[in-house]
Amino acid sequence: MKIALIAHDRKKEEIVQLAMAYESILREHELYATGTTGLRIMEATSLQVTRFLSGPLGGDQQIGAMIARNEMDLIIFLRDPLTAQPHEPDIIALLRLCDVHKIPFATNMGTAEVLLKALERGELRWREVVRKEEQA
Ligand SMILES: O=C(CO)COP(=O)(O)O
Repeated sequence: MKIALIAHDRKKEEIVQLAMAYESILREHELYATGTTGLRIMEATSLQVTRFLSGPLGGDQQIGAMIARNEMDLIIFLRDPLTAQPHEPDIIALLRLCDVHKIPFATNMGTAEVLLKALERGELRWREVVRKEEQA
């Protein structure tokens, strides 16, 4: 499964804590992240993460391009709901594409944990089926 990890600045510490707590589960998957988030996760864990550009420079759109091609299976995006972001349109576009392609999307720690536990139990395998069918 391909998983994207993204966090706004005031949520970076939380995503690092999440990656550390669920490192053994995440290790089994292909991980992607926006630039700074990916760096912080790799510094704190031994996870390998493919990093895109930083969010404000287009990283959300790069992940969005994978979603549009139906190449991404799960997104954890710890958004900061209290700070205006210069690239708000990119963030909305990412959310919209996830809804278009029915991609599981967590925007806070509570949902992120539910999704990671479902992933561990193999309950998200339907994504692999959908992806293979669409690529056939
Ligand atoms: O801004 C972001 C997502 O919208 C995150 O980007 P960084 O991981 O590069 O900080």
